[in-house]
Amino acid sequence: MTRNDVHAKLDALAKPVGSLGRLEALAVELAVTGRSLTPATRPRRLVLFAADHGVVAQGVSAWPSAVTTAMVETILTGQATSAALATTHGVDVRVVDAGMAQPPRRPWPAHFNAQPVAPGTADLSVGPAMSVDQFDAAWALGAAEAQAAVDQGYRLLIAGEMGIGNTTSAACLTHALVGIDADTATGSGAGADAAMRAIKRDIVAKAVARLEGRTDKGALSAIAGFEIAAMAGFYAEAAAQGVPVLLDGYVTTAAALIAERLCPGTRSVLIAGHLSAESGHRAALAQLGISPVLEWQMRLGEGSGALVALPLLDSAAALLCDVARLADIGA
Ligand SMILES: Cc1cc2ncn([C@H]3O[C@H](COP(=O)(O)O)[C@@H](O)[C@H]3O)c2cc1C
Ligand SMILES: O=C(O)c1cccnc1
Repeated sequence: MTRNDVHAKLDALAKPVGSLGRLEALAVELAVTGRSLTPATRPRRLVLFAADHGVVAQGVSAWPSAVTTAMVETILTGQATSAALATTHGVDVRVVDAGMAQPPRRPWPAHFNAQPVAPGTADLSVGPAMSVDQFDAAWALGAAEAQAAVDQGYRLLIAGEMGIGNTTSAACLTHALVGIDADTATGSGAGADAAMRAIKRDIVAKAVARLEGRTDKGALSAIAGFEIAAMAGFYAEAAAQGVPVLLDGYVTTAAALIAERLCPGTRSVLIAGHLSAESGHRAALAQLGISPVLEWQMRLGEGSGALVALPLLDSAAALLCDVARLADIGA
């Protein structure tokens, strides 16, 4: 099934040709990524991957690592932004501890999967964030989540993340894999001020310089996070299964860049939910060859941008699945 097939179907519907503007372009994306002229967006699942980052010790985030655990507890009780949006849009949620410094308080609900690779990464500013074995373990965790979701019949997948300090890792990965300069790759994350952002930029520049241009798995392990490696495995497995994935912001896109680097073709199932306010996101999406549905200056993470874009995907699916053909209405 080609893009032309989808355009032909859209042009034959009971409406003037092109009258649904960008919704038609989105319908094409959805049909192509889902490899169907009647794509489904239900049932859908958000898997939130959480982990901590040793580099937080360098003062790269406005928040302490304890906030990762506090937010995971809030997600688990359904009161975080991601959880509220998921509920209102009929999205099933799972939360995965890929390597938090502190586990959430018990009791743990059934939708929480605790398989921490380690209690946070090592500080990427002084050495590798993780070993290749740890990268593989995190990747496998994410891949297993995608496989389980597909086995349970989910037709659209979203990965979200929670991890104080993870925009530093995302900036390193984008600097290394897209080639944009360290300054553009480095954003304010969850509210870093100018002085903090300058520290962060210098750490990003030095960590990537140490790789000497390498972007193999060992090099990427040195600058990744456990939740990011897990999301990379999640995306690669979703691609292997041919299930569409709605990307969130800068951090999830960094994971998609890893997946595309290590499993070329992963991008064929990716749809970009939104353009993050993080300055490197535009170039990262361009490298993957995808354009965002929304440009709303969001910069939260947790899958929030994907969840806000999701109703537009539902609209695109309804168009392809439920609208009559002009030839059939006697017009
Ligand atoms: C209360 C709160 C809720 C969040 N939800 C997502 N993030 C987002 O911010 C973090 C990354 O930003 P940085 O690299 O600057 O630490 C990640 O946890 C990301 O998911 C949050 C951050 C905070 C503070
Ligand atoms: O775009 C993102 O993914 C993002 C931005 C700021 C903080 N956390 C995530």
